[in-house]
Amino acid sequence: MSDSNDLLADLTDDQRAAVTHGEGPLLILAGAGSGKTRVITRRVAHLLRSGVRASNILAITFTNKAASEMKNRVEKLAPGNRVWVSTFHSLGARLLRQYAERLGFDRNFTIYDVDDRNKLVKDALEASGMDNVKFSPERVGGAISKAKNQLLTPPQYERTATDFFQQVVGKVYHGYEKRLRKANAMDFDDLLYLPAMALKTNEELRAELDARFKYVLIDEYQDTNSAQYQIVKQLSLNYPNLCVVGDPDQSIYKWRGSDIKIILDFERDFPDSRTITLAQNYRSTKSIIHAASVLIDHNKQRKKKDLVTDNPQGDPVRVITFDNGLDEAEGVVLRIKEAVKSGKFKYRDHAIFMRINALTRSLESAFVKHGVKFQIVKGLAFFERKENRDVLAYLRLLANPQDTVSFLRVVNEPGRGIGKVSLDKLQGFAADQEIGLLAAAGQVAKITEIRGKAVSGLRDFHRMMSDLRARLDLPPHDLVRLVLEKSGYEAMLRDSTDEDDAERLANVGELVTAAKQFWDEDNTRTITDFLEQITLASDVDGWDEQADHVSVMTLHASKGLEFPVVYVLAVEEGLLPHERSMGRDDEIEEERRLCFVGMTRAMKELYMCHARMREFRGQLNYCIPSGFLQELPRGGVEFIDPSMARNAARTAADEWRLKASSAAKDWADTGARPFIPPRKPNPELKPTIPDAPDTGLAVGVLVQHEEFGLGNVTDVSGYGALRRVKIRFPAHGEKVFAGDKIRLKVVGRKKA
Ligand SMILES: Nc1ncnc2c1ncn2[C@@H]1O[C@H](COP(=O)(O)OP(=O)(O)OP(=O)(O)O)[C@@H](O)[C@H]1O
Ligand SMILES: [Mg+2]
Repeated sequence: MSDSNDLLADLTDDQRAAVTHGEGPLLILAGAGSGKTRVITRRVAHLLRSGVRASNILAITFTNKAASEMKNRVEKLAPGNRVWVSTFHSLGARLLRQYAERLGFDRNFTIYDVDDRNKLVKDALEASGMDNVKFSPERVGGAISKAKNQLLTPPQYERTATDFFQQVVGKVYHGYEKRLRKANAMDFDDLLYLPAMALKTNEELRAELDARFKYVLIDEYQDTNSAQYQIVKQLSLNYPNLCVVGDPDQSIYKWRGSDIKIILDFERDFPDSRTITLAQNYRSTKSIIHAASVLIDHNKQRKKKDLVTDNPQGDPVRVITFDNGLDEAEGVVLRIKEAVKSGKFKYRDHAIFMRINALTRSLESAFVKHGVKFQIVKGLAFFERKENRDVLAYLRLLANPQDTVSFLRVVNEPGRGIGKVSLDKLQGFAADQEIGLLAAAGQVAKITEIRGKAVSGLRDFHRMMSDLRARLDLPPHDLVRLVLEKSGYEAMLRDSTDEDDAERLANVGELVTAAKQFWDEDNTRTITDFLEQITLASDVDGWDEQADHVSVMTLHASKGLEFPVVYVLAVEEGLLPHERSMGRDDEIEEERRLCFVGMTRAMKELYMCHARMREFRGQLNYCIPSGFLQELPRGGVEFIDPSMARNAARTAADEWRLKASSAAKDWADTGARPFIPPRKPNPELKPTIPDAPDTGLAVGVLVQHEEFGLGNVTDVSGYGALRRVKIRFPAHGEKVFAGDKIRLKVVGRKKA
């Protein structure tokens, strides 16, 4: 291949400057679709072609899927090089295994997911005598996770604890860590926390890894958390050839500890750094870029940055109003079907995004009804099924006999006559002897308090696991098959008369297939690799973009992707922005960024949908269009209301619209800018509807409160002075009112 022409020819000057930048820190601060990911990929290839050894390069992406894509691209541009491309978590796991001995860990550690974590936290909570009803394991586990992300050790955390909850967390954190280490397990946060700590305290290792990874490149840097930042920093002291790319407007993972300040402080952190900005968007039409730019400009805590494109103007962005959630699902699916029928697009050109996964149900029915192929991109639900988790627990226990959580999960599954009392005794014995539960099972004869069937049960379980452990070097799928057979799990399902068990049997069979595929891709990989891939998979990793399906995913999962046609559903107050963010400016700004991320995925057509009513959590509620819709520019955005066009008989929603219309000017009727209730109550916009008689308040009724604005009645109970009315306000959450004192106006009612 001559020169670097194929690498650089189709880049802009700025992109080329970034790709060919020599040594020293480089920050690429650029808007959506401006070629950031492309630049990182090309830069890796360029480094390789300039003679940098593959082993000296480390590239970090946000998902495993993005990592494997980048690997493939690099392989095409600079064949024969095995560059480390991975997520931060996979990097952490790999480092911990590779340097396990030096760090004092056993390399066969199990990675615990949030479920496993909560089990151990619960155990630690109970052992510390803390009330585990008041402080749920989830909440305490979440606090521990946050502490680890901030690199706080248990003693440090305890020292800084200011309230009772934090004091409890501090105590439990100690016990939890002890249990984790005893089980030879790492939780997700450990995969960042432990390498970050090791790099901070072990200078020899730090210098070695710094020299090993002379060039570090990071995509989506705006969503880095402090533990990740520490890792990056420590790897870039002697060889500060660090290249990070990101867009502060796309920082959407604050809830997982990401800190937007890290990218904003880059220039201060690395004083000799060079900054390159890319302003040209190559992905979307002018209409889409304009709409998204105007929206994000409403964020106050933001460095202003312009995004331009030479792409055509394109269709206007369309805001579609549906009567209810079912209409929305139906309407979107039919539009997609039509677009495919007309030959304009393929199914796979379409993506549907939503704020939360729970909204996919009505879509699924619409897809099935109209025979449209679709793919819901969400966690690897398959591996979450009980039967698969059971089989995986056997495998985890085989790979790591110390694994307490897995032992307890499978020791009596299928039943081996081992009850809770026997297990308590076993745990006591294991603690006294300072050995793992599986090892303790092997010495059951010594535990005199365990009697009867449990003795042989534990002994046989231990023997079976020992036999299986001798076969650990089998290819993963053969091992899964053997586990199914020897454990009796397969026989249990096969012999069952329960119809569900037939499906479970098929599922564990699929697990064998999954392991086989995994091994076929790369036959040097072991069962530990297989387990790790499953545990570290993110939503989008299971997504098959080759298939001709409509892709359905959350806005969070859509990050970094692009599609010719994008539908964003349920752009409504309470959903986008999400109700949890209401009333807090920085949270609303994060929701706006999330909306911005969704919009900027679209290449040619963008539809923002909302419904007047939506069934959610089993209740039909009136929905308020998102304030974000109001923030879209007037020009280049088209408002569509199919039900108006149909001029159908008045539905309950129309009735509501009419009633509220003196204040809420109907947008479709007047063709004017839509009325969207302001987030802060505006006295001028109060509906002029007579005071509601007490009896008017029923579940589902839409009301206007003087202070809290529009809300839905969610519960009514009692009479007279005892009357209580519960109302959910998008901006203020759920509130309870004493019946005779409510200053409310009924503005709409659910159809009887
Ligand atoms: N110089 C260029 N000429 C033509 N197409 C380009 C150029 N640079 C990038 N593209 C294309 O523009 C699209 C967006 O690029 P890319 O995904 O790298 O952007 P990004 O900045 O990483 O976006 P995001 O912020 O969404 O992550 C891709 O389809 C890419 O192939
Ligand atoms: Mg990108």
